[in-house]
Amino acid sequence: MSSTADTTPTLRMLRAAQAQQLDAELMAARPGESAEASPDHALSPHYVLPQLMELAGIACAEVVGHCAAAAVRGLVDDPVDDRAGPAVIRVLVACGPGNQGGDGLVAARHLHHMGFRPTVWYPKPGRNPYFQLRDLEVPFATDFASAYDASELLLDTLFGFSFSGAVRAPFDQPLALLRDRTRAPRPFTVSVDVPSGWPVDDGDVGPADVDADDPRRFLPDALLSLTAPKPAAAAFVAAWARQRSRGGDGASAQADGLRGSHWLGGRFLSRRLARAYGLDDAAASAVPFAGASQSANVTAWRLAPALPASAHGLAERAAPPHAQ
Ligand SMILES: NC(=O)C1=CN([C@@H]2O[C@H](COP(=O)(O)OP(=O)(O)OC[C@H]3O[C@@H](n4cnc5c(N)ncnc54)[C@H](OP(=O)(O)O)[C@@H]3O)[C@@H](O)[C@H]2O)[C@@H](O)CC1
Repeated sequence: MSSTADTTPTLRMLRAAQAQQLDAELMAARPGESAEASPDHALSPHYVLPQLMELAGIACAEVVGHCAAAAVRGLVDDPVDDRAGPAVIRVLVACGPGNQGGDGLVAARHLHHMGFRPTVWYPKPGRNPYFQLRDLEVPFATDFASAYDASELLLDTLFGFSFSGAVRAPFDQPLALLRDRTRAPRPFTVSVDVPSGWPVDDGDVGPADVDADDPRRFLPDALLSLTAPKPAAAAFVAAWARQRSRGGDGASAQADGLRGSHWLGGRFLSRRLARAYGLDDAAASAVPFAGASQSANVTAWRLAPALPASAHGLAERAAPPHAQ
């Protein structure tokens, strides 16, 4: 919470278990419970997953739109003709096997309608937006590396707040490539919730020279947090602060304006739910979203640590006895 001397607005973070619990409460069920069995059933806003995914996906597309001009300027030597519009921008949308991958599919649909040229890498197809993309004739790539090299921008929707452990195939190869491509020129990269492969609950930026296998070698250019930042967002912010103090990576000044930018999306929360998760200190005093916008640039916002699990009864809420 801001002190009287310091008016920097603050966003409270959520750890992975809290984010999963909140996700379930939005949809009227606790992890491992049917909706009807949940004591929160009566109070729940009863969202259904496709609604939340639609809001998350349009926020992803909006942030890509904000970053796109900077992405192109950062990759070419000559000034880009702004009149060319989004049709010149090829966006690779990398979709993982979980709900975050679904956000990516929705984003790809919006990007198509916004006039961009999305290509989707989705090695484990299964969710409905996949068929919508097929209907729109959005191309699907089978080889991640060549699609990456052919793109101006990457939307990383591989893994979100439920990622854990060492990455498994077939996602190990793209993450290895992202770790290897640490410098421009490379596609301007927007990650969602967590830079894919990073530990979700670790806010530590790591050593100054992370070794070749450390997932934190992959440093996206922008991060979009959904609902609330996770501790990995604090590591992302700190990694960019360190990058800037080293003097950047030689990319153009225009692109640098959005490199290291942090965004918030996911306009789902009521005051009641925000309060239950300790998010109301920021939400009550300064809502970052403007008008109809589904995303907000929160780069200048301070990130406050997540509440301890014992606060607001979250320990019991996050782990009902039968779900151990
Ligand atoms: N309220 C909100 O904020 C909303 C958030 N939303 C979005 O949902 C995201 C969270 O979605 P999520 O819970 O489905 O998890 P996510 O991170 O996409 O991946 C899980 C998948 O990854 C797999 N997997 C895990 N570890 C792995 C490994 N090491 N190597 C390989 N695979 C691994 C795992 O496989 P499993 O372990 O189950 O076999 C499972 O298939 C969240 O970040 C946000 O983007 C919106 O859609 C809705 C509203």
